[in-house]
Amino acid sequence: MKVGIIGATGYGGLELIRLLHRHSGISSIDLFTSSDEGELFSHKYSYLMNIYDTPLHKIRIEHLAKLDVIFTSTPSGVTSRLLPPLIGKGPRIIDLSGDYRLSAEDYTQWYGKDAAPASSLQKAVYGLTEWNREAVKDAVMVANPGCYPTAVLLSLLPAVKNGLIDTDSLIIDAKSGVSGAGNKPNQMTHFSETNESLSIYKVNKHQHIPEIETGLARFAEKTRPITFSTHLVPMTRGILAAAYAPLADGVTEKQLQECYQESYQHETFVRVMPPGPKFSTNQVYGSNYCDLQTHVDPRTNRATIVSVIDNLVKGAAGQAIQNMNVQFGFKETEGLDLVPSYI
Ligand SMILES: NC(=O)C1=CN([C@@H]2O[C@H](COP(=O)(O)OP(=O)(O)OC[C@H]3O[C@@H](n4cnc5c(N)ncnc54)[C@H](OP(=O)(O)O)[C@@H]3O)[C@@H](O)[C@H]2O)C=CC1
Ligand SMILES: CC(=O)N[C@@H](CCC(=O)OP(=O)(O)O)C(=O)O
Repeated sequence: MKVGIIGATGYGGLELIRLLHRHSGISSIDLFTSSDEGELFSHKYSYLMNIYDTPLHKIRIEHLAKLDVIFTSTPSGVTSRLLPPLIGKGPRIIDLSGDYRLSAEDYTQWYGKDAAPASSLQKAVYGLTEWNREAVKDAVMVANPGCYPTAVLLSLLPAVKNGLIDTDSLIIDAKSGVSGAGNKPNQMTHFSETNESLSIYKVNKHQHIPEIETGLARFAEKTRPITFSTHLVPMTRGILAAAYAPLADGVTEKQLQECYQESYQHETFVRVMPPGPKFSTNQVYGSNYCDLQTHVDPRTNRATIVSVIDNLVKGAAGQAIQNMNVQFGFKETEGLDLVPSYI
């Protein structure tokens, strides 16, 4: 298959290249740029010397239309303008940005930008693979989930769908490595601002709040607002999301654990772990795994449900390739059978 990556020079793009390189079904990868047309990729990134010595292409619709799959890993607001003429016209599109994940109203409210045209928005399928596989298969346009929503939805959906926790006052506390903010440094992500420091940011204003709420409503019919807070941690990759909620009346810890085991028993990339002393982002580093753990405090009857992912893999490029594998009938693990880089 002929693949193209728009935004290849960014973090999500680089991770797509790393993973697609090992994929047996790919014959070519064309790399597109909005700023460095003609530059050899290995000049820009010398770590790719002798691997990708190809020039970066200008983004042209006629070129894109000849490809089988297009990954877009660009800032919000780009794909809603660029993609509409291509959707349903040949290439399958997998968009890593937030442009096609929300209703037009939510997008405008939370991203503060114009939403994608309605006719293109209605063709998008939400690509949370484990929960929406059938729809992804036929999708011409996949809205790849955000990094935090991937971690949170995979961790909460079994409990919420099965009514095992009381969701009236659901609190989710999430922490991310700095690569989640992309490769353009700013004051928040500058080394001297993040090193030896931990920050909370976008309190009650994070753009992933509506995506999580929509995801819970889409797959589990939960419609109450959530409290979701995000923190920046001085590490490069990784997300840890901890959700807190009381168990529903009469539900036991054993039932909660069994529900998780059953929900994901056939899923390669979601690993339900027994409660243990340590649970950390490095156990999934560089891999497409989402690891989950459930705990119940017998003193409060409150559940703590925790997930970890690598934001650039399961939270972005890995899940995008998993979706491509589903669309094209590859083994879902193709290109993604990575052992985490624990140390
Ligand atoms: N980082 C993460 O962990 C995750 C990111 N995402 C989302 O994925 C998208 C990409 O993220 P990330 O890779 O981190 O971001 P980066 O900022 O690292 O990269 C974005 C790339 O987009 C390209 N770009 C910028 N402006 C335009 C434009 N107007 N038209 C076309 N291309 C443009 C740039 O390349 P060039 O200048 O060469 O065109 C740039 O390298 C974002 O929407 C992000 O929110 C989603 C999940 C996780
Ligand atoms: C650490 C960090 O800053 N993370 C970013 C993730 C942004 C992202 O992936 O944005 P979309 O999903 O909306 O495209 C943030 O919290 O805004």
